[in-house]
Amino acid sequence: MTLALVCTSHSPLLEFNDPPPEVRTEVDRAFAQARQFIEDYEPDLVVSFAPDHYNGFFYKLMPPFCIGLEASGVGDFGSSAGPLDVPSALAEQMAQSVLDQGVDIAVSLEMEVDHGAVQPLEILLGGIATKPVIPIFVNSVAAPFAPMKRIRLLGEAVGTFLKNFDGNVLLLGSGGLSHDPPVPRLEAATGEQRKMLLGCNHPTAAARSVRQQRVIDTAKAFTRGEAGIMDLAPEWDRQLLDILASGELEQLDAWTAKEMAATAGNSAHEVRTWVAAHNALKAAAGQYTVTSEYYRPIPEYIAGFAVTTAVSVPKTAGLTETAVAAGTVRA
Ligand SMILES: O=C(O)/C=C/c1cccc(O)c1O
Ligand SMILES: [Fe+2]
Repeated sequence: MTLALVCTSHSPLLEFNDPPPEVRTEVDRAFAQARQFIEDYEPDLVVSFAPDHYNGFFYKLMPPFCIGLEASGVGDFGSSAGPLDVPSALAEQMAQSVLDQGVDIAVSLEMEVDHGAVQPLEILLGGIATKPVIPIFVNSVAAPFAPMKRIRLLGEAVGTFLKNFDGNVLLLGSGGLSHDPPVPRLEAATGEQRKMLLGCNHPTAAARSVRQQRVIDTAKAFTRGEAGIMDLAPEWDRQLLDILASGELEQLDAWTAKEMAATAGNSAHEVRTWVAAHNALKAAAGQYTVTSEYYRPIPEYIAGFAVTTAVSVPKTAGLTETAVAAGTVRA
């Protein structure tokens, strides 16, 4: 067993709202670098920690975590629809192991995943069914939220299970960093939105299209400095990336959901997927080294946008790859 990790922000706006060309080039280069990292690593199994945005998980029954024993993409924002290649028996063993280790987790035989899980698979692996994938949903938009310590322990339990896997495992974390896109929230929901959040009716194509346009319009206004959403928080993002790179993930146990949202936006909770993925790597391997990092706050994507790679090897060297010009490079 060896492990490698790629964590990446996602944004449905990647396909709908371009930043200046030099920024798009940076992002494309960061993705290309991560793709090459994965190609060189040749994973036998992908374990994906990802959020959902009320496309597969709803308040009718909202678990903090869920492992998909079978899963399919819903196709929101033009992302791929259809089945993922989930190794069901292995996913069930993982769920049992995580439960045995004291972390309560749900399972789904019909998990639906949206752009949060699908976009990294498309961009980094060329599609949703090119590799066996175990999808792990981490609730990151629907309050109340699990404490950060539980997120760390979820990652630890998954990593401990993976120690016995015979093959190369790629851990993916998807989302964040700081951002506050207009995802409806229960506390401010209209009657119709409340029904949507509850999952009373699965979103129709028309409803998806209205929601999509709202996000695009908000991103354009945000770029002009006119949207009523929270600013990106590069200092918070920097602090998080530094803690993740240090491996001292216990530091994050003290972060509260309230403070995270107040400082970095309501969808900053998506960084929970990064924390779980990093701690899975740490639990399975003992220690890890971050091998590349790209970061830039990109208003056009409504995201403090980051892409990092890490490997489970002794800390003998610093970065092996150069991050993208004008993005932050860890020395
Ligand atoms: O699903 C939505 O309505 C919004 C999605 C979104 C927008 C910007 C950044 C993200 O991480 C998102 O998930
Ligand atoms: Fe998201």
